[in-house]
Amino acid sequence: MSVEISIRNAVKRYGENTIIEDLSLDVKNGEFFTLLGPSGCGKTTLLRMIAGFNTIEGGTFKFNDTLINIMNPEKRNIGMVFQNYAIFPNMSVRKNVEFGLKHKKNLKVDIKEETNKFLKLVKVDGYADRMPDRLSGGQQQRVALARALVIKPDVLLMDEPLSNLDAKLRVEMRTVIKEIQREVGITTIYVTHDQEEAMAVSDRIAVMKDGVIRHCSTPQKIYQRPADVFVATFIGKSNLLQAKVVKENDTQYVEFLNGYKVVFNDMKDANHEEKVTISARPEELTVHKEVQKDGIKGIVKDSVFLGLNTHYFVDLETNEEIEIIQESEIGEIIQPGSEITLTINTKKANVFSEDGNSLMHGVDNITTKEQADKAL
Ligand SMILES: Nc1ncnc2c1ncn2[C@@H]1O[C@H](COP(=O)(O)OP(=O)(O)OP(=O)(O)O)[C@@H](O)[C@H]1O
Repeated sequence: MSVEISIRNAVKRYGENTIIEDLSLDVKNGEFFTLLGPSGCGKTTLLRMIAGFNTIEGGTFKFNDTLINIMNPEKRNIGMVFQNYAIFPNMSVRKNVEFGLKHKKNLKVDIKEETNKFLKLVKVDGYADRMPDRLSGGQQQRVALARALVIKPDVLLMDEPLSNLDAKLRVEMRTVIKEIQREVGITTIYVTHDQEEAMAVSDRIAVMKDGVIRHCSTPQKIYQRPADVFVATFIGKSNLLQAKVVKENDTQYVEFLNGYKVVFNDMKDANHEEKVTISARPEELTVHKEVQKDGIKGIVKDSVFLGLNTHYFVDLETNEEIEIIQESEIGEIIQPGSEITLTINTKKANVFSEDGNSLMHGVDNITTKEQADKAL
């Protein structure tokens, strides 16, 4: 049986150091939920609190209505997969998967039948009698996944399970993990510092920094309407441009350093002359070969043709440097040294106040079960 997880006002300290101050979060039953953030932000710490390997200094952790704060890890009925393959090197694939079942009391199942079912699920049934040293990294992680799932855990916790694999295998394995999680329907918390991986697998992502959830929402909403400048730059690539708010004749403009003015229809009301930061992803900017009156002028420093798209690195007249991605056209690459004009897609780019918080409408923070029920 899968459960929902509820965390309220969590606190974690290591000695004098407070790692997590006051963190609250619900994870829905069956959801694929990802903790994403830079190294040291507290992802693993939080995961280990849920697993029972870390003490909890404050707040409540519940699986459905059961308080688990001081429950032993074995009693929490959790399946875990770590980055370094946690499978036993001296046991065959089959024995590895059987191991969990044999050590699980009160699970009245046919061990052989159940093991076969999970070997098949993760597609390692063809190597059931092989020893782990004769498996590839991806196959080893499949075995680790089967071993975690065969005991029918209530929750699956995964800590950077793909980080020892090469780039191509990572992409392949994240699809495998997502498919199997869907098929089994188990509540899953996944830790990664790889934003693309997080977007590919998750129903919802919590972006963390310094023990705080800065934005928790669906991958699409986090990418398109990030809650603050940190989230905008951590998820995908964002160019940051300085500007100010100008109010003229009942219209609110954003004026860039060179005087280029645009209107953001989805922007909240701000103060005249207020300083703002615009974050624009490389695909949210357009390069014009002809020098135009409206826009920001710049000189192309480098053009990198990558097939479908061409990346332009541009020095702007505002002394800012940016990267633009444009769909490649036949014979149309703009050469380094060329003068261009840049315009901005105001439907997609975001505006942030001086303290870094979003000034856009439509920023969703979905941390409670009620919000998640409505949004997912
Ligand atoms: N056992 C410990 N004792 C003291 N400090 C610790 C301990 N474990 C972690 N920390 C500290 O807690 C903070 C959060 O660490 P944590 O491992 O949770 O980060 P993370 O986001 O998972 O990073 P990474 O992606 O590098 O694993 C770090 O500053 C780390 O140094």
